[in-house]
Amino acid sequence: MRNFYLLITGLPCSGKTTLGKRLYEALVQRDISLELLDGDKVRESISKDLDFSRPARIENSVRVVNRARDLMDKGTACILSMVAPYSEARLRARKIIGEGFVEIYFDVLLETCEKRDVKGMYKRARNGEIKNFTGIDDIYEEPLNPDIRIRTDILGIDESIVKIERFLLENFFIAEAKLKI
Ligand SMILES: Nc1ncnc2c1ncn2[C@@H]1O[C@H](COP(=O)(O)OS(=O)(=O)O)[C@@H](OP(=O)(O)O)[C@H]1O
Ligand SMILES: Nc1ncnc2c1ncn2[C@@H]1O[C@H](COP(=O)(O)OP(=O)(O)O)[C@@H](O)[C@H]1O
Repeated sequence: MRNFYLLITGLPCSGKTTLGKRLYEALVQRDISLELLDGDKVRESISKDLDFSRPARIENSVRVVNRARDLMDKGTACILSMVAPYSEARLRARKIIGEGFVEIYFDVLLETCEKRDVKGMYKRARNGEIKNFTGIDDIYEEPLNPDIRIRTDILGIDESIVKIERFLLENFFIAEAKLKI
């Protein structure tokens, strides 16, 4: 089996945290050594000092890649659920990680994400209380050629997990689950 770096990228409220957690739970069942690095958590730890300016988001991406690289060198696969809005930073991550980099784009309309507004941040961004908010006054550069594209407004959580697991199976990142006798 091959080690992997799954980057789940998409607008705020596209479902990254929810699906990242569920995917983690599904994959650890297969006895894979795995770490989940979620954007919100990363920003409370290794990226605590960074804001949401373009250079800071790029620096955030560099730190996450370095952390994941260290983990992967020790045989641990990684799921990264983060906005990762800039193609430049995603491309750099792909180059650094090389084989095993899988880009999963949560392709959801801004209107849908804004309606979900789990933490009320879109509302605050619309009111001008948060600056440089992705989708409102900061750009999200859509991945043009993601390895997996998921419309979380159409596909349910379980179906999305199946789609990702199928890709991982077909590309030899994971094996068929062992039958428990
Ligand atoms: N200005 C601005 N733009 C986007 N997001 C913001 C911003 N300020 C705070 N937040 C909250 O931080 C979460 C995104 O952090 P990330 O580290 O994933 O972003 S990035 O990849 O560095 O762009 C993101 O969490 P998710 O909703 O889980 O995506 C937001 O809750
Ligand atoms: N197919 C889906 N996958 C993930 N989340 C979904 C899906 N359908 C609806 N949702 C809902 O969308 C919201 C997404 O929030 P969250 O996971 O915090 O997104 P993000 O981490 O991208 O900001 C949650 O309330 C979740 O229940």
